[in-house]
Amino acid sequence: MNLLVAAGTTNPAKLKPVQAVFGQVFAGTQVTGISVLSGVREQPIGEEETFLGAVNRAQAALAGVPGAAWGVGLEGGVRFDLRGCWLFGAVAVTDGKQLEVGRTAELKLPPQVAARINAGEELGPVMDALTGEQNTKQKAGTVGFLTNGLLSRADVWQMGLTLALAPFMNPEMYLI
Ligand SMILES: O=P(O)(O)OP(=O)(O)OP(=O)(O)OC[C@H]1O[C@@H](n2cnc3c(O)ncnc32)[C@H](O)[C@@H]1O
Repeated sequence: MNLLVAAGTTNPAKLKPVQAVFGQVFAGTQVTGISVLSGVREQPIGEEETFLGAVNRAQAALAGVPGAAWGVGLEGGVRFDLRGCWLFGAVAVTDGKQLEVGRTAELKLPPQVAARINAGEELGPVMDALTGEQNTKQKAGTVGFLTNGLLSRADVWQMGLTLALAPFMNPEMYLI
């Protein structure tokens, strides 16, 4: 029987990396995307809120998909520091007994985008307006646009999710 992974999203830019990573770790993985409440704002700001969204999504996904062995939550967020405004993703993975988190690398957002987020706008629509494209968050994303296509949003999630899975792949190394 296939191993069922529940991902708390229906966004293809997130489902693709979940399938790619779990498919490599466990042969025969099947990923089901489910729309869940993140419990945080549409545009989370700061690490705390973004990680909370990822954890809520992972737990809600596992609970919401009958027969699922794993729940995965991916939450996009931004954070501000003295050097600028940064786009990153928080990752949470649970097997129902243990919950682990990880995060993606981050990308500096242009000052004009940062100012609009600071004023309360959501990154997705802001980037759509700037690029003249629709629904970029479900495609190559801000990452794809600002790296001239060298990296996509899915690529970045893939690495963050792989890192989050390390404690599950080598449990003996993480014994206290
Ligand atoms: O369908 P869900 O899973 O909610 O996916 P999402 O892309 O709408 O939601 P996220 O939680 O990942 O991201 C929060 C917001 O950040 C924005 N965002 C994050 N990464 C982005 C990207 O690469 N390109 C465009 N917008 C992005 C977007 O506006 C999201 O509503």
